[in-house]
Amino acid sequence: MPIHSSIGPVQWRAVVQQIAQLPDARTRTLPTVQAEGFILAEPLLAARPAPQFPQSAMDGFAIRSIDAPHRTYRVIGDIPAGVTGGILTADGDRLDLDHSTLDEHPSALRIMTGARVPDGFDIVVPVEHTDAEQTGPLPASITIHPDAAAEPTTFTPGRHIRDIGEEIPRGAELAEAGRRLTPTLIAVALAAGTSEVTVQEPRRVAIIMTGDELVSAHSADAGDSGEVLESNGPALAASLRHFGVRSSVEHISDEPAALIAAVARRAADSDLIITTGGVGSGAYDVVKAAFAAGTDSPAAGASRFEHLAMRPGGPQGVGTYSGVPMVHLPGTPVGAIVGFHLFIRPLFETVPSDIMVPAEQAEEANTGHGPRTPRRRGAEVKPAVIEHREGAVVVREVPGRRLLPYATADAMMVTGLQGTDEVLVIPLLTGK
Ligand SMILES: Nc1nc2c(c(=O)[nH]1)N[C@H]1C(S)=C(S)[C@@H](COP(=O)(O)OP(=O)(O)OC[C@H]3O[C@@H](n4cnc5c(N)ncnc54)[C@H](O)[C@@H]3O)O[C@H]1N2
Ligand code: MOO
Repeated sequence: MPIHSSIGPVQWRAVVQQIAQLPDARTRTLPTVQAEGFILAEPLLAARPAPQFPQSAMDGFAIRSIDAPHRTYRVIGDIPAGVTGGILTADGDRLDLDHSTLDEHPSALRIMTGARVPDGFDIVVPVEHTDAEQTGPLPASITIHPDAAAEPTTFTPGRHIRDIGEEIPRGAELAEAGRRLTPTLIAVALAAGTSEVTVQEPRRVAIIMTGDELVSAHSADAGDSGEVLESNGPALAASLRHFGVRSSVEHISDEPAALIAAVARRAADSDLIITTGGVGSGAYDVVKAAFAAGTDSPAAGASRFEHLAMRPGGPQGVGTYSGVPMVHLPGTPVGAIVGFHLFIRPLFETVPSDIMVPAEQAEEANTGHGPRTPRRRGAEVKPAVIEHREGAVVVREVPGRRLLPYATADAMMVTGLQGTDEVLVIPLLTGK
């Protein structure tokens, strides 16, 4: 009986997406400062423009372009950043600008980076382009250095002034719905006055690991008489966190009845159930025994299983239990991680990340040459980073890395993936 099907990862992804449909995420509104890691349910918009007022981009002196190209200005006041409406005299008193007297002499105001540029003033000359000291009392006058004055841009209206909304226009879309709120995005939102965000309620995923041989690295039982140190559950939970998902991890014994009981319990409050292990070709493959068609299990036929034309991550399954989708990943840690990226991750991505790249594109991007002949039938999977640069997808293979299992006979550790992180993506180097 042929064990390996000819179905490839691209087709399998379509099968998984069709069977494992997640319910629409509920939404809630949160203060922006508490929203790190949540997924935007609506586009993130700028509540205010940034800057909110014409703002000096330099420490220096504000002048009026109608006085230019004078080189010498009397200094009539001081504007420290953050003093509301504040122009101060040399004595520290409040100064009301009288625009009629301004016309009598070319006048300048000392101004700090970030301060509001008063009406009528439209150029800032950096302090180092003048004869003024950088610190100390307000000078009575300043003279612009000849070489700076000879530079035409020095006197261009708007020079060294950030206009209202120049960095972020009011109402600008800062991020589209589906993006994860990163620390940077939180900073941008707050800078644009957006103090609340509408996010998805985190999806809940139950991860169920099978394998009687598994023991935790913390366990005193971690010996050499057949115990295997388990790593899939925490790795999958951590991967899911990057998609705003909350997950539980549980390890059950290799009894179909125990597995079905665990799935039934978790189905009550989960949007998706992931199992690992027990999908191979062996005599004790518990996930298949519980859910494959043609057995006498009470849940027989709940899931479909295939051994994909792909390595690693060949054996895969998908189904539903009580209407809750289940994805069955292989037990080998590298197969589980590859299966996660190719088949589970797209279920949570409202903004697709093109993790499958046509062979030609991936090869060309990696080497500058056309595709090479695949060494083996079916798809081969390699770790890589995908970047989007100026509209083009750039694939960069993680240098010197292979997924080790198939570099060395039948090892199966995830060594070779360390050093990559959640940007790890897996292009398919052959087009199946
Ligand atoms: N006769 C054949 N045997 C196998 C085939 C095949 O085509 N014919 N395929 C191989 C491939 S490829 C894979 S992948 C595995 C899939 O097996 P299972 O999904 O049933 O995985 P298990 O047997 O449960 O475990 C495999 C291996 O991984 C270890 N493991 C399992 N869970 C964890 C965990 N949570 N953390 C760390 N390590 C884990 C487990 O102890 C086993 O050593 O089948 C091949 N066999
Ligand atoms: O498909 Mo398995 O994950 O290659 O070892």
